[in-house]
Amino acid sequence: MQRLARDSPPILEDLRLLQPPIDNLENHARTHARTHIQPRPPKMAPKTTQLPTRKGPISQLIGPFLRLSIPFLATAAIFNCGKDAFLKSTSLKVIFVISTLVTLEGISGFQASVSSYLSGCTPPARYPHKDPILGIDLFNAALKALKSNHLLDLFHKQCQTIAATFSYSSLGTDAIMTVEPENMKAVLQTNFEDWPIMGPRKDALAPLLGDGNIFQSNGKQWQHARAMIRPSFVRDQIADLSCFEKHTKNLINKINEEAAIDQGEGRPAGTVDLQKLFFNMTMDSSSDFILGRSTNILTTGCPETLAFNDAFDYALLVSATRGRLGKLSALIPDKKFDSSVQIVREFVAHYVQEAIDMQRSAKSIPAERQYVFLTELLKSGHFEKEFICDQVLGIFLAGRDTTAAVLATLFWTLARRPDAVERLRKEIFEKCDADKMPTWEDLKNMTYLQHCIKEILRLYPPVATNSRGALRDTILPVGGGKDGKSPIYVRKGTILRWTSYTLHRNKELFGEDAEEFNPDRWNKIRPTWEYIPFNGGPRICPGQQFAITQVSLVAVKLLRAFKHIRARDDRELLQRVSTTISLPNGVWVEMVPANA
Ligand code: HEM
Repeated sequence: MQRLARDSPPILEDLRLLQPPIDNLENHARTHARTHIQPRPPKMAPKTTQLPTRKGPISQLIGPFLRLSIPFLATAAIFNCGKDAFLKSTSLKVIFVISTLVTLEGISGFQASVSSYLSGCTPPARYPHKDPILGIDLFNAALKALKSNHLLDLFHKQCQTIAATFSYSSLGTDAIMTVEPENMKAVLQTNFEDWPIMGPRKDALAPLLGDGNIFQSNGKQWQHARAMIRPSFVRDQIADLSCFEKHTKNLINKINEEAAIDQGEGRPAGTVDLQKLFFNMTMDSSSDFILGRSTNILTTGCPETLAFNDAFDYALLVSATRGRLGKLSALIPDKKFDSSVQIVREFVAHYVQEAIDMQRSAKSIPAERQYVFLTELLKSGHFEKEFICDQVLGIFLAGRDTTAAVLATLFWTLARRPDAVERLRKEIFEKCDADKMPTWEDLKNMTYLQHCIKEILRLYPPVATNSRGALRDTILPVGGGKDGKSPIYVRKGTILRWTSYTLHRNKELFGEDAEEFNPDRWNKIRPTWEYIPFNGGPRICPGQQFAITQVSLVAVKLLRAFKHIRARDDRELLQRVSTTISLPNGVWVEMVPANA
């Protein structure tokens, strides 16, 4: 039997991250915060270096034993037919091969059940498949929901009607869905090393982001990428808001410009789609921050940068779809995808080469600002061009769409909550001079604003669903048995999926109004693994402070410049799930200037 899960040694550089994934913006408020999240009975992940001594229910052996015995009997029956009959009959040969394969799988399943029994584990609830082997029924249902932008609702419903943890077949691969905080802690922190990035996501993003990318890699390769990237997120850079300020000004100008033009698509006059502008703005600010030169899509964007933007969007969309459909989808030729990947990688490679040359000749990149992420990366002394390109593209992926998604959902919500807009404007005018650019401290001290952002990250986490794979046989602390409280034995190769969208809406944890936007709940609650918009453990998002600062600054500037934000449609908020979420209906609003 494979070694069971064990306590993962922390990666030294990330020791301080091995706490629950809280953000630091309001630590001072936290010290006296009271939680109304009812702590569950303190059931910790089993100490995985030592097996639990108690045994699990013996009934779990019956099913696997029957599944093993049927093909075994079929194989034995074929043997009994005699050598001549076997050699003559093609169908007997086919049945023999199939039954042997099923028997081998049955042996492995039975072995796992014995290990589960001996380690005191109980299997979780099972998805009621019509096709229990490949799980095509569930695959089709997920595909349909993905197309109609209801995938998160589907996962939510499944977790509510089946169980908070259930097993299923993902096109023939064993898979588990869980929304249990204790399991999240085990996967992302306690047993981190048992749960690397695995499965379709890894393969699907490789052509665009490269193999050495931080999002794709595991083990030493990931540690290397992480060690290189982490020092670049220094406090000085987070506090240097001038880069975002410029792009936020461009955004405000663009909003006024677009409001004056008829946008078509049946939009009432004066309507602006904020989502589209947020995505353009975060591309401008990301390129500025990462490469030292902005794509300036909101202002003067040239054909080359516009082509990069479009190619990046397309390549990402296809990668995300391939990640969901599995390996086979990558075999379907898509010339537009190939050329998009080429455009994106060549664009970035140009700037990386330039930066390497500059660094070698001890010159600095001709940037508009002093802090450039690429320069900081090269300070690690690592000049391997492809590897640097991989990391740069990873930061584009991480930084652009996530921040734009938070802004889109925040402003979609504010457009329907004039009370929140009023409170936010009051706080902003109280805490920061109108003619002064807010500092990092000013933003941090705007408690209501920070609570609104936390609430949006709770209701609409940009990385709404995620996965890992079991590197070896291991144990999840909860989810087994009828009450879902027993540990679960997980076989090597099993894919584990979770959805923060559902995790964050648990009424037991967040109260009866869990589905509602209520920023004031953050005065009282102090969740840990129940709230993981940035994940947790050694792979926690290194850009979280950076992202929150950027979102805060954009919100402050917009709420100063516009006194009312009015919704211009009454369509429901749908979420398109790609690598991050976006709103297929956009954010149609009327922005009323403060001086109007
Ligand atoms: C609100 C905005 C953001 C959210 C919600 C967010 C969320 C996340 C999540 C959930 C992960 C974990 C992914 C996984 O392990 O599967 C992650 C990883 C990461 N994020 Fe963010 N992120 C945000 C913004 C940013 C920004 C602005 C940057 C950089 C500019 C960034 C850089 C990264 C990097 C480099 C990783 C990979 C970490 C690793 O694997 O070690 N993120 N982010």
